[in-house]
Amino acid sequence: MAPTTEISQRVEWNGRQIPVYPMQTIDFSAVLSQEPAELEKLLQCCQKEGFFYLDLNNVDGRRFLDDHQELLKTMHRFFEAPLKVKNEYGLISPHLGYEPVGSRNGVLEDTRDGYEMIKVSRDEIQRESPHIPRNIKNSADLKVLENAISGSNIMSKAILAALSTAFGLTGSARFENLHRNHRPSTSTLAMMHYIPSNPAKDGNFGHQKHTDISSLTVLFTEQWGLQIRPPGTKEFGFVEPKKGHAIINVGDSLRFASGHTFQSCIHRVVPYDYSEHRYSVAYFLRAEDDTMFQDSEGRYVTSREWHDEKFLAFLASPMDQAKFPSSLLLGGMQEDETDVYGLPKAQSVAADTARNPAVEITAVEVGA
Ligand SMILES: O=C(O)CCC(=O)C(=O)O
Ligand SMILES: [Fe+2]
Repeated sequence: MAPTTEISQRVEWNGRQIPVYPMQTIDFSAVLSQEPAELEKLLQCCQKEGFFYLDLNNVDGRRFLDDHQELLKTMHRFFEAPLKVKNEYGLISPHLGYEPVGSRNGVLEDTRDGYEMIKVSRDEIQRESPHIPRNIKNSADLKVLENAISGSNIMSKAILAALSTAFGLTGSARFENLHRNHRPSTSTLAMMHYIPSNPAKDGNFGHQKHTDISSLTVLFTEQWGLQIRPPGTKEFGFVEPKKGHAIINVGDSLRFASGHTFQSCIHRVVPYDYSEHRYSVAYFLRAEDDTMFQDSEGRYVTSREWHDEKFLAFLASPMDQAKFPSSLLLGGMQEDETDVYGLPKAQSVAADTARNPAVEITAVEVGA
């Protein structure tokens, strides 16, 4: 298979020619029927790059594309509400609740992030009376959220099973056995709204460089902005959004579970078009809370500990974030060289505290 990180396309962004990294495409129907050639290709994607497109443009996948369109409508309604209503919901636990713009570091030095986010966890949506914001809580909304969560869970579990088979795992050693549906986990659906922002003048900008805490992430986005740094490359490049396809990436836990042989994809988000509002949805399939992993420092940590520790690092100020080992934010992935086309520092950072509120966890969910 030809290496997919060969750069054949570039786009102009922020005054430079930035690569668009090609990615392999995996067919969801072929994964469902466990076709050996597709399984081998999937394994190669996870071992070499850690990301791929999932083609849902078929009889098995189209329902998930429809679900996503319904979810977008619900998201718009939620995000359009006054900040007061959204903050009333607040951040209940790291994987459930609302984070306003500016809760985390931004892409540029001295900036905060440029997105607001609402998370609904898989465990929460199954409760008799789930804790959901009041402006998206009627029975139709709950159904839309449930469909999005269950659909992404089905897609990610099908991929996980295919990977176990391709990796030669049998019985209780299979990856699915660390991700049983009835066990508590931090698996969650994160819905994001990026505000328009300009690197030359705005203090809130993009989504900081990271790897995902998850085992697998199912991402839906119709707009440009996601950038990846594939292993061995010298610079971040864009991922082209493709109609009818989800973008899947490997996260830290599956990297750990694979004996550090799968690549946890380094990525970030920048405003491709400074004047555009951008919407994306990520489902993070995470391991059962008490799953034990060995991280890249050789420490034994549970899935829940890794999640909570990394979440705190995401929220930390740049100064405090620098104190965490880089293996935490990047899941032990190495950047071969610093980004030769690193982003410039924002010229002026607007100290807009209203758009940069501190994150508060309003209540702690036990056993979520
Ligand atoms: O918005 C995106 O495209 C990606 C978001 C992301 O990387 C994340 O939520 O972990
Ligand atoms: Fe991510």
